[in-house]
Amino acid sequence: MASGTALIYDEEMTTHKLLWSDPICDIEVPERLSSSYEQLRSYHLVERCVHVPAREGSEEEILLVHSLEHLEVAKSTQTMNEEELKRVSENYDAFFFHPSTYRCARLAVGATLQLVDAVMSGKVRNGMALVRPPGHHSQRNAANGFCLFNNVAIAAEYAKLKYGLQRILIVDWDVHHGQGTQYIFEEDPSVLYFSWHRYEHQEFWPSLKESDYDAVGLGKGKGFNINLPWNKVGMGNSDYLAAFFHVLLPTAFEFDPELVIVSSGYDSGIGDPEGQMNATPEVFAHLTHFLMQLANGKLCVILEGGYHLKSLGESVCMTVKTLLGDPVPQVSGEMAPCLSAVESIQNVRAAHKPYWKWLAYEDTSFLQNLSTKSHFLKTANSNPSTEHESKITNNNDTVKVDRFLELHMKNILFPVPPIKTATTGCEGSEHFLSEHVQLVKEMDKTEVEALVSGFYADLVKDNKTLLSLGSMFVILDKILKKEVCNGIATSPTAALSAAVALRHSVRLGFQRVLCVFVGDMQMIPNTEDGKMLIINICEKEQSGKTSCKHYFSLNWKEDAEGNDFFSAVLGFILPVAYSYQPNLTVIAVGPNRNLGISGISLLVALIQGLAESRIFAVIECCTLSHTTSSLQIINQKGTYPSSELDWDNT
Ligand SMILES: NCCCNCCCCCC(=O)CS
Ligand SMILES: [Zn+2]
Repeated sequence: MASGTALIYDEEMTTHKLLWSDPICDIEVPERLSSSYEQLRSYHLVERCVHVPAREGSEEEILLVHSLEHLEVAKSTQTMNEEELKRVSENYDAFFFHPSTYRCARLAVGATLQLVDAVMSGKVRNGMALVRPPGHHSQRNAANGFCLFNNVAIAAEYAKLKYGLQRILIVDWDVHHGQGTQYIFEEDPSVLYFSWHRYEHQEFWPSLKESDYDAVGLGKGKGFNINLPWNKVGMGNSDYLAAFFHVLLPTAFEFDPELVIVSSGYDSGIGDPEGQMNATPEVFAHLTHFLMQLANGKLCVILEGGYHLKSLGESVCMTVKTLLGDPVPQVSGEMAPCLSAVESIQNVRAAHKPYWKWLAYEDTSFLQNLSTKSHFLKTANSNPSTEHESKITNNNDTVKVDRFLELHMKNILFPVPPIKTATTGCEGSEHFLSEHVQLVKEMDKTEVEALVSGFYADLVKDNKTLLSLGSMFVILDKILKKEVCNGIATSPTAALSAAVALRHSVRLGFQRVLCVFVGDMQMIPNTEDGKMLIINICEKEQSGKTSCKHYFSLNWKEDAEGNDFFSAVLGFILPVAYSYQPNLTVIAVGPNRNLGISGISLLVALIQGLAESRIFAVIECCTLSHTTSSLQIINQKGTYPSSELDWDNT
């Protein structure tokens, strides 16, 4: 698996700028690029990336998507005076030319293609290109919405041509509908285009009927165009996560792309004058983390919009930090999606039901009870929202938003990552022993006996498990002390080890421990106090327990393509887990036949977005063999906040 993150930035792309007064275009300023880059430097993220230079996109590459006429018009503007530039610009909706626009637009195309080459050649695993002018509104024969050439569309056509790709996913999380990209690929089943966008029932720019959820693609492309319209402003982290869990991710896993390209606009973030949304910068870390689990991590993130400089910069940093493999910071705020968001999600799922297996048998009512379920979880352990969590009411008050972000981002740690996973050398771990894995010394027998007799005698009936408990205690201790981020241990009985681990974690001070138990859990601890939340993926219904709070059992039936696994993990486990906002996750894998390695690896990978990637995995020996590479998944990430975390109000 390739490693490293490319960063592509060329300050020449700051020369394109508005020469006359135009209240519509005056937000697309050069400082968008330079301040984002400065913010990356201030968080020491530039030096951790692989620098890849931009280049000019060739005319041939631009003609992969645009007409010769469009190219010629753009080229002709280089020598125009201001009055001529103004006149040409008026031919388009919300676009302005500058003498350097053509040059900058070719650099934006070239930077994007350089990133595709770096990822497809394996030089890096993923990367980000900071470009302007943006691209997703531009069309075959027209500039539009600040965009001249459609960087991302050209990249997709280029990747198909040069690398023979047959399945490319484009995720457009910009707050505007990338109608340009939609028009270019709407008949093309090899490019799955997903866009969410402020819509307000067609009131919001570009106010197109074809931006609604029922535009599913044309001809062979039906099902490969997904529009998720936001019909209200103020959408937040929970709405964005719900859109990923209940629409994009199950579809993306079924599509199984060979490459993922993001039209990464940050005008969907809090404080942006265009978006008027409430999602905070760390949500982009989660969205990026999820997309990194596709296409073997081959992910190209291309800047589109984003007009509040502070919000833009923080969100760019969150994206790059996650691309680099850092753990994902806790998401703030409440976790139930709002009614309007659930409505839009239901509509787009219903519109796409005929085209996707995972939606074929799904009953859409489940989403209703899920949002109530996550509501119940929220009330059960709602964290008192601190004063600066209060929603920003009018986003145009830049000072207020700056102040909010100052306070808010201070709590989001920017640690320099010592990547560490602890193990006591369970057999099979030699597969992935590397400098990232710390072999820890076993706890000595007398100490284990003292601990067990002191606190766990009711659980531990015989001595044969004592030794395995010892390794578990020592690893949990290191996770608690922040010496490692996550750890793995084997056990002769996962059920017993999980029960002891949960009680031990709560005793040591973890306030909210999420336990995902795969297999028959046998002994289920008391979860009444809300300090543990258990999701048991089991083959048969657990009698009697299903009604108690904070315990969910998920029935597992063998499924050939594993689709129901994706929709169960994505549609149920993640939403419930995110609602709970744990500060430690325990994954226990008991003897189970039908949840294979891909299932457990994906589960481990996706759940890393929680508890700042603090995961303790305990695997029952007989199932170890096929779960070793899920350890690799654990191993990929893992780092630690440098300063003490105070459990009570995390
Ligand atoms: N009453 C008319 C208002 C028109 N507003 C146009 C805004 C274009 C935004 C384009 C953009 O952000 C690209 S990401
Ligand atoms: Zn936008």
